Amino acid sequence: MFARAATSTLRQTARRQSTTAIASRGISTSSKQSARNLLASRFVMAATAAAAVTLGFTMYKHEKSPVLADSAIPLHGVPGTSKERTFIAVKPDGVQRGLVSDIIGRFEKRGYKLVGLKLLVPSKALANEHYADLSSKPFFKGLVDYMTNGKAPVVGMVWEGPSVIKQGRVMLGATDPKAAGPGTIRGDYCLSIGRNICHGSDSAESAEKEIGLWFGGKGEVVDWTSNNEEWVVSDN
Ligand SMILES: Nc1ncnc2c1ncn2[C@@H]1O[C@H](COP(=O)(O)OP(=O)(O)OP(=O)(O)O)[C@@H](O)[C@H]1O
Repeated sequence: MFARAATSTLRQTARRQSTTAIASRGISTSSKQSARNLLASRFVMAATAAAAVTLGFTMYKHEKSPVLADSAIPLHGVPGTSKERTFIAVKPDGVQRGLVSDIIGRFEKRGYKLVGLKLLVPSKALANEHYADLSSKPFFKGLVDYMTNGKAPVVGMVWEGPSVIKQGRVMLGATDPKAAGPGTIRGDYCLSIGRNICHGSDSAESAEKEIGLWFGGKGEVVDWTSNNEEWVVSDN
């Protein structure tokens, strides 16, 4: 709109100037021709100015845009590269026990990049789909109830970095906390398999499915550049 207004103003000025030129020189054929030439050259100048204004305005808008979301890479990242992504969740027991910041802090301190974060009480449909492969297990109903009953929400996250799917699982520790080593999240904070406070995708296929399930609205996963990247990810 801004560019269109600028073009129109410049065009009107060019027309006014050429009209003045015609009037002052008398209306002969040659002066009509030169007026036409003048008009054409002014029009080219106006068009160039309008294009420059449009480009400048577009660059300004881009510079001010706060979110660069998923433009270049898929939502679920690129497995096997530094753009690999995984879905990590703090389950209701982890939220209730105030362990969200510790879990986020471990991934941040390791050097992984947070590219998606949300707090929600998942619907039954979402929890059923998330745990679809366990639907025949005797604990399935209790698991879905505990995830969805709203006594505490779930924190869903997408983390990005080299080998983040495998290393995310290592950082979480064994599913059954009784088998989880010290230094892992479950080994440090949990005692029981039904209250193991966190979830992490177990493969690239699961990460793709889960990120798509929990995230996916426009701009919910943000592709951003960390200033630390060269200090964290390099083979020199
Ligand atoms: N025997 C069990 N009794 C009760 N709950 C269980 C049992 N086995 C698994 N669960 C619950 O189901 C979740 C999913 O189990 P799964 O076998 O997929 O392990 P996981 O992939 O390590 O866990 P998660 O998917 O939560 O990361 C477990 O995290 C746990 O909360």
